[in-house]
Amino acid sequence: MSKPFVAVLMGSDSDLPVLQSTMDVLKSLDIPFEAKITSAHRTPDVTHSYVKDADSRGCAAFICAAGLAAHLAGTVAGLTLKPVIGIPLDAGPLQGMDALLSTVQMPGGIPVATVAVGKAGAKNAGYLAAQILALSDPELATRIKTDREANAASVIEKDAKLQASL
Ligand SMILES: Nc1c(C(=O)O)ncn1[C@@H]1O[C@H](COP(=O)(O)O)[C@@H](O)[C@H]1O
Repeated sequence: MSKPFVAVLMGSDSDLPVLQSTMDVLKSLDIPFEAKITSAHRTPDVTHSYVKDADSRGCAAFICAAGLAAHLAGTVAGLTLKPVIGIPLDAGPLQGMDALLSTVQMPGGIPVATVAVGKAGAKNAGYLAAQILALSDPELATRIKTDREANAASVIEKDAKLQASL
């Protein structure tokens, strides 16, 4: 059986710079992933067939990012039983509030695990997908633990510098 992978979907190429944070996390934890530009609004048939196909090929979790009327994550969630993580993006005058509400306010029975708006959310989407995969991959769980320890060490080091400068 092929290794489970994460599918990273975005509504437009204009979302790509923010999604780089998601892909950086997945790469750093050595998680196989695919990335695709597809829109529930503009390319509904492509979105539908990609999700069905990825699902059948071993996709373990979908990450969906979109701005404005962000229906991509909800649409994907309706097409698969795999966990769907939604990243609302700031792509217009409402600064992501539109995307946040349209991603998070899913009707009962079709959940989208919604992370924060923008870059921090994009980063956490990668970590959340990693933690989902780590449920059945102890080596990945160890890599996540090491990453957290490095994160903590960096905060402690910054504090030590602050204390030394006072
Ligand atoms: N919200 C959606 C969907 C969707 O939900 O299917 N498809 C594209 N978009 C979003 O429209 C914004 C502007 O897109 P353009 O920059 O291409 O005009 C992007 O943030 C995209 O995610």
